[in-house]
Formats: sequence, C-alpha cells, structure tokens
Amino acid sequence: MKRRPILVVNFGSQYVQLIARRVRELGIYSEIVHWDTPIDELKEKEPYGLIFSGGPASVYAKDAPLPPKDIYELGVPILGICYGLQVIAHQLGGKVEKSDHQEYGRARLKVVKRDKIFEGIPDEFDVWMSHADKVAQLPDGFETLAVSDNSPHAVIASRERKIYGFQFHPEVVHTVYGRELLSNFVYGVCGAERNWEMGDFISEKIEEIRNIVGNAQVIAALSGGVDSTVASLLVHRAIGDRLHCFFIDHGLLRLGEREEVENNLRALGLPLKVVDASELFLERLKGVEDPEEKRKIIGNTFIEVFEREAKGVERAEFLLQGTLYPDVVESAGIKGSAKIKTHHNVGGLPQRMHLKLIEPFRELFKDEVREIGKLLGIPKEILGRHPFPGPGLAIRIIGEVNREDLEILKKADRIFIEELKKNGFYDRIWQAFAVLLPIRSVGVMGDVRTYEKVIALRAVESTDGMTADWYRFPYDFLDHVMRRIINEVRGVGRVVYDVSSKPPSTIEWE
Ligand SMILES: Nc1ncnc2c1ncn2[C@@H]1O[C@H](COP(=O)(O)OP(=O)(O)OP(=O)(O)O)[C@@H](O)[C@H]1O
Ligand SMILES: O=c1[nH]c(=O)c2[nH+]cn([C@@H]3O[C@H](COP(=O)(O)O)[C@@H](O)[C@H]3O)c2[nH]1
Ligand SMILES: NC(=O)CC[C@H](N)C(=O)O
Ligand SMILES: [Mg+2]
Repeated sequence: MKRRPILVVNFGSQYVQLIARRVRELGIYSEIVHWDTPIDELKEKEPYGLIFSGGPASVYAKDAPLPPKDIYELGVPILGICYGLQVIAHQLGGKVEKSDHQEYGRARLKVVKRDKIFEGIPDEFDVWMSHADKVAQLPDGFETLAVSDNSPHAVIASRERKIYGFQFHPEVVHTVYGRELLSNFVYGVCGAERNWEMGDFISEKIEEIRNIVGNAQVIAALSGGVDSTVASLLVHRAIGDRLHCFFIDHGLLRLGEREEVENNLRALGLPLKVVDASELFLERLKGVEDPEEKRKIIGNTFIEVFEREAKGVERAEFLLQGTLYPDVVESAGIKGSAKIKTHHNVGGLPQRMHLKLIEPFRELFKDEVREIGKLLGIPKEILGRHPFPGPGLAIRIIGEVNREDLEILKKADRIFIEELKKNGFYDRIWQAFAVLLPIRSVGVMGDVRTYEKVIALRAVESTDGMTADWYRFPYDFLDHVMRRIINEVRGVGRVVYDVSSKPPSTIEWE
C-alpha cells in the first residue's frame, strides 16, 4: 500500500529526523528528502505537504542550498522552519539579512493575527530559537502572524497559497505548543489523513538482524548505558549465544562504574567479557588537548580493542553499537549537516574496519530506545541511567587528561550524583555531571591563600539530547554540594554551576 507522506526537505538541520519523528507521532507517515531532489521525484510521492527544515547556511550566501523554484508551483502546502522560512522569504521575493540580535534558546512568541495554525493555542507562549538571520521584508502576498522581541516576522504566511514559515523550532520539546502547531499544519492546513502506527519495531528489527547476520557471530560494544544495553538484548533475542558482549574499561569511567555495570548486565543474562584497556587509552591520550583529537583517538582505540578481541571469536564479522540518531547527526554523518562534535562511535571510527557495523537504533532517539527497553523487560534502574558519553571522563577534563585530574573529577562527580539521588533529583534530570576546568583560582581556606582547581557542575533537562535547558536547583542544594566537594575533594577550591542551554551550548563541554 502506498502511503502519502509529509516530506521533510533537509537543508542540513540538526533536527531533521526530529521533525520526521514528530510527524510520525501525529500519525502521518513521513520521509526525509535532500533539498535538491528533483520536482518529479517529489511529485511521485504525492505528499500531503512539505516541511522545509532549518540549516546552518544563510540564504544570501554564495552556494546557499536553495530548492528548485517550481517547488512552489506543486500546489502542496509548505511549512518552512527557521532556515526553511528564510528560504521561502528569499525565493518568493522578500528580503533576509543578518540580524543585529541573534536569538538562541528561549524566546516569547506573540500572536498578532489569529489563524488556524494557532488553533487551540494561546496568544503568547515560549518557543525555542536558534538563528542569526531574520526576514527583513515579506514577499508579496505574505503577512506576519506572530512576532518575538528579536524577530519582527516570527511566523509568516500566505494563507491563500497555504505557505507558512516559523522562525522558531516547533519540533523541539522546549517549544511549548510545538506539537499542536505541527498538528495544525499537517491536519488543519494539509488535510492529511492518519496513515501511520508505530510499527512493531522490535519484531521487524529482530527479523532484519537475523537476515543480516546469517550464521556469523556478533561482537557487541556494551557500555552498560541505555542504548547499548537495549541493543544487545534485542540482538540476543535474535541470535542467542552467537552474541558476545565486551565492556571496555578505558580508565575513564566513574567511581565504581565497572562493578555496577558488570552486576547489571549479568543480571540481564547477557554473555559479558570485561576488558581492561586503561593503560592503553591513557597512554594514547597523553599530551593531547584538542577535544576533537581526543575523541578520534578514543574512537580508534575502541575499535582496535574490539578487533583484537574479535580474533578470539570464530567467525566474528559484525560489531554491534548502540549508536543513536543524535550521535550521527552531530558528527555530520548526515549529508548537508554541520559537524558539531565527533561522537567517538561515529566520526571517531577508523577509515578501515574489519568488522561490519550493526546499529539498530541509528534513526532513533533515546526516549524511543527507553520505550523499546521497557517492552523488552529491562528494569527501570537501568533504563533510567543518565547518558554517559563513550569517551567518558576524558571529555569532562578540559584539556589534557592525567591520572591526578581523573581522581579529582571522579570524587567530585560521585558527590554530585550521590546528592542528586539522595534528594530525589536524579530521575527528574536528563543528565548531570561534574567537569574539571583547566584553570586555577585563588581562594582563602583557614586564613591561608589557596590556588586550586575549579569544578563546574552541569545538570540539564531534555527528552532527546538535541535541545536542553539547565536544571533549576534550589540554591540550598547547590550550596550543600559545593561545600561537600570543597571539603572532601583535595585540590578543588571553587565550584560553579553552568547555566547554559543547548543551543547555544552543547551538553558536554567538549
Ligand atoms: N566502555 C565501553 N565499552 C564498550 N562499548 C562502549 C563503551 N562506551 C561506549 N561504547 C559503545 O559506544 C556506543 C555509544 O556510547 P553512548 O554512551 O552514546 O551510548 P550508551 O553507552 O549505549 O548509552 P548511554 O548514552 O545511555 O550512555 C555505545 O552504545 C557502545 O556501543
Ligand atoms: O557515546 C557518546 N560518544 C560521544 O563521543 C559523545 N559526545 C557526547 N555524547 C552524549 O551525547 C549527548 C549530547 O551531547 P552534546 O550536547 O554534548 O553534543 C549527551 O548525552 C552527551 O553525553 C556522546 N556520547
Ligand atoms: N537554525 C537555522 O535554521 C539557522 C538559519 C540561519 N543559518 C540563521 O542563522 O538564521
Ligand atoms: Mg554511554
């Protein structure tokens, strides 16, 4: 059966997959197409509507990605998001220019003209922005439906032609009525009819994995984190004891993590081998300061260790990783997207690999993986673990990594997490951790001058890691954690709390 889709036209946004997913959540099939897809190909798919994604370029720049102009003659409703809105304004005769005021993170949207796109939505609400350009002049036939402090044309529309543009991002959870806005577009404006149910992802994947693997054996890179644990259990269902799980202790784990992971995984019945490679990793990282270089060294060393281990397993042909969509897109693994950072398991991989990758969750987000984990019967304590990056504490010690700093960071981090759990914050937070800064700062302890290291605390709320906001702790809690860290961790003389959202910052510091 052919399903009519909403097509997401990709201009290189970090959020393309998120847009497609939101549409699917609304019950409409959705596909992503590259911005230069020929019109005939688009026509063949009989889309209900098009959504132009955001993107890193500026429309007025040389070589900016712009779709063929007859896309506007398809007679299909269009919604442009951020760069997508700017594309519409630019191509239909308006003007886009660099703005004096950039907007990153939260902004207040004010509706100035009611329209069906705002059905069921109040006149003012918070949206999430990430742009430096703005529409300075509307194309003919367009009007402004909403504004924000720094965007005089935050929502524009040609109602007659069913073309809409949002300067903000309705697809991210931090935009309060994002889901409703998208729903109003696909149902209200495009008149789409429900045609998509979250398919039985698990049974489809199990079937697919059996076909791909055949009689071979699979090495799983198992970190004990949510993604690789769920992935391993899924593959275990598919091929049983032809799966061999390896957990690598790279010396960059948190205090007590190795033991905790071992216990959790054995309880799940997964065949596990723990490999101590800490000497190797720490040796390779010596003298390296650049974050991208650290990530690449770690990614390469991981693979080296897996390939070595694979030699002990006959007919080991595949490497299973718990890679998620955000890892892929941030590493510029999607055509047209900007590189933000090289996730060790994507861009950090060596050019030549002997093992073939299996990544069942490459198109999913963490909350979806948690959902699958629940269906597979994985206990809540494992599914509720905060994400922990593969490069571990190496990217939380800014600059060069050494053993002395690792000890300091491990202790500070342990105190922070312990207090989060004790005070009931842990489960309300997406991810929290301590970072060791490469600076010293003056203090006074017991009437003596000190000159010691600085710990930054980070805690964020998010649902998929693509956008995030800092967690509002009560001051007393922060005060308590600060005191414990300075009193209990030798070498730390100052504690700061990070109040940056994503964007403009990322969750990790490197
Ligand atoms: N210490 C490790 N040993 C073996 N594999 C690892 C290790 N750390 C990371 N990996 C591999 O790298 C992948 C990406 O790591 P990442 O931290 O994003 O995911 P995760 O650990 O599975 O889940 P979470 O994000 O919840 O920590 C993992 O899914 C796993 O395949
Ligand atoms: O396995 C991983 N390998 C990596 O190289 C890596 N870098 C960041 N992260 C995690 O990804 C999420 C988004 O992080 P950022 O906002 O810092 O990009 C956050 O949850 C980060 O902890 C990584 N995970
Ligand atoms: N997020 C985006 O789509 C950004 C669009 C454009 N590059 C700007 O800065 O305004
Ligand atoms: Mg992890």
